[in-house]
Parts: sequence; C-alpha cells; structure tokens
Amino acid sequence: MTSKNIAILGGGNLGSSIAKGLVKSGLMTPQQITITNLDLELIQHLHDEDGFNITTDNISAINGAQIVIIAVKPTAARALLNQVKDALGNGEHVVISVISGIKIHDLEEILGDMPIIRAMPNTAIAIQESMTALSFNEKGLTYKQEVSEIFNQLGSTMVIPEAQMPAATVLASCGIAFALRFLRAASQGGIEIGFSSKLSLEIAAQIMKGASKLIIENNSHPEPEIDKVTTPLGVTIKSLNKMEYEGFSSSLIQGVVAGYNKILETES
Ligand SMILES: NC(=O)C1=CN([C@@H]2O[C@H](COP(=O)(O)OP(=O)(O)OC[C@H]3O[C@@H](n4cnc5c(N)ncnc54)[C@H](O)[C@@H]3O)[C@@H](O)[C@H]2O)C=CC1
Ligand SMILES: O=C(O)[C@@H]1CCC=N1
Repeated sequence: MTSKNIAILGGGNLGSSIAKGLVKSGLMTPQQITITNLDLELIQHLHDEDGFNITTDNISAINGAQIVIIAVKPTAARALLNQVKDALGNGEHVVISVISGIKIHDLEEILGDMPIIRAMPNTAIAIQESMTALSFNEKGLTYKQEVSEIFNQLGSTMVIPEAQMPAATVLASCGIAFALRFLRAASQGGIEIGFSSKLSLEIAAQIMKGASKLIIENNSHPEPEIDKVTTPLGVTIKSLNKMEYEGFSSSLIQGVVAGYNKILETES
C-alpha cells in the first residue's frame, strides 16, 4: 500500500484501466486516485461505480497528488502539458507519461527539468496483467524503484532504453489487440466446425491462457511446445501447414513491422 496520491489526467481507456488496476492490486484505495477528463460525464461512472475522485480541473488534481499520470491522446498532449506545466514545476511531483510517440525530451521541453518517466502499458493493466515498458530521465531515475514497484503490481515490467520505446509500444501495447484478433479468428473457426459462439470464444480464450502459461511458467519457447502437439501424419500439423501457407506467421510479423514503421514516423 502506498501513501501517495495519484492524479490521472485524461481518464479514457488506458487511464481508467490503470486506476482500476491500482485498486485491484491493493496498492491504493479509490480515494487516493483522482481522474480528470474534459467531459465529466465520460468518467462519472468511475466515481459512481468505483469510488474514484473525478474532476474536470487538472490543476486541482495535480495539487492533491504526488504522482501525476498523463494519459491523453497524443493530439491532446501539447495543450494539456502547457496548461499544467506551472502546477508541476514546484518540485513536488513525478510525471509518468503513457502518451505514445512523445519522447521524454519533448516532455522536458515543456515541463522543464523534473522527474519524468515514460511508461508503455497495455489495457490488461486493469486486471494486473500488463506488460509495461518503462524509461526514465535522469531525475526520474531517483524514482526507479518506487515506480517499478507500482507497475510490478500491475503485471510484468521491463526497464528499457527510450530508443526501444517504439518497439515496446507495438509489441507490448498494441500486441493485446493482435492477440485478441487471433482469439476472435480462432473462435470464428470454432463456430464453423460446430461450436456455439459462446463456447467457441470460451475455448479460444482458455487455449490462449494455457499457451501463455506454458511459456511463462515453464520458461519455454513455442517450438518445443508445438512439437509436443504435432502428431506425425496428424491433425495439428495439417492445420498449421495450411495456416502458414495462408501467411499466418508472416502476416503477424509484417503487421508488427508496419506498426513499428508507423510509430517511427512520429518518434525518431
Ligand atoms: N489504449 C491503449 O491501449 C493504450 C494507449 N496508450 C496511450 O495512452 C494515451 C491515452 O489513450 P486512450 O486511453 O486509449 O485514449 P482515450 O481517448 O480513451 O482517453 C483520453 C481521454 O483524455 C481526455 N482528455 C483530452 N484532453 C484532456 C485534457 N486537457 N484534460 C483532461 N482530459 C482530457 C479525453 O476526453 C479522453 O477521454 C494515448 O496517448 C495512447 O497513445 C498507451 C498504451 C496503450
Ligand atoms: O494505437 C495506438 O496508437 C496506441 C499506442 C499503443 C496502443 N494504442
């Protein structure tokens, strides 16, 4: 349990997921977290259902917090940063930015020389299963242990050089969507061979969970695990070879690289 208060500026998909994960982990109470949005209606449910403090006033949220998470879309970032820079300049705050494509140097240009951490989580942070990448500026390094401990409660954490942040954004953050597309496609195949939509989805979700746990808990690699499933002359290899013929692995790899090239257009 931390005694610090957190302000989450821009409570949308990711900001609200982080807030929920912090409470679910037992690290904080909802009363320690203030979530802001320009439109209060969008976050009213976070107060009514989960007990978080909510406001449209970014400055008052910052004044009541020691850790400030900035979670607006990249297009809204500059206006927000300019609005809050004075409130953040009193030496009492640590800023954690989850904005994709905006570098620490760009944040420092607006906010000045203060502790800044870039974090790239994914939406599974709401259930403490994120894969979160962290990069620190020099002053932020003072908080490396504290911030790493927060994100460790919310899944797995990797500290990386900022130059790897675009790659982490694609693989670790967008990757949740890629995995969900696999899940959806597998369940659609399941419907075609006779399962109800509900059962097919349940099967697909459980096989993904099982496959992930085999790798994580056994510290294993996919190929030896796949070898255990592929009976000679059997069904699995028939399906796999057809999938590969249709471009399964290649399309995933190309998709990851396309996302990486896209983010490099803004962050280089
Ligand atoms: N959604 C995801 O899975 C991930 C998102 N990110 C990054 O996190 C950031 C947020 O993404 P989402 O949560 O998906 O966006 P979102 O659009 O769901 O949430 C952002 C919220 O900020 C509010 N907002 C805009 N300007 C504001 C201001 N000046 N003051 C207060 N609130 C303001 C908007 O009304 C919106 O509800 C983006 O920069 C995105 O690139 C990073 C990793 C994963
Ligand atoms: O799609 C996006 O641009 C952001 C970056 C990571 C997840 N969502």
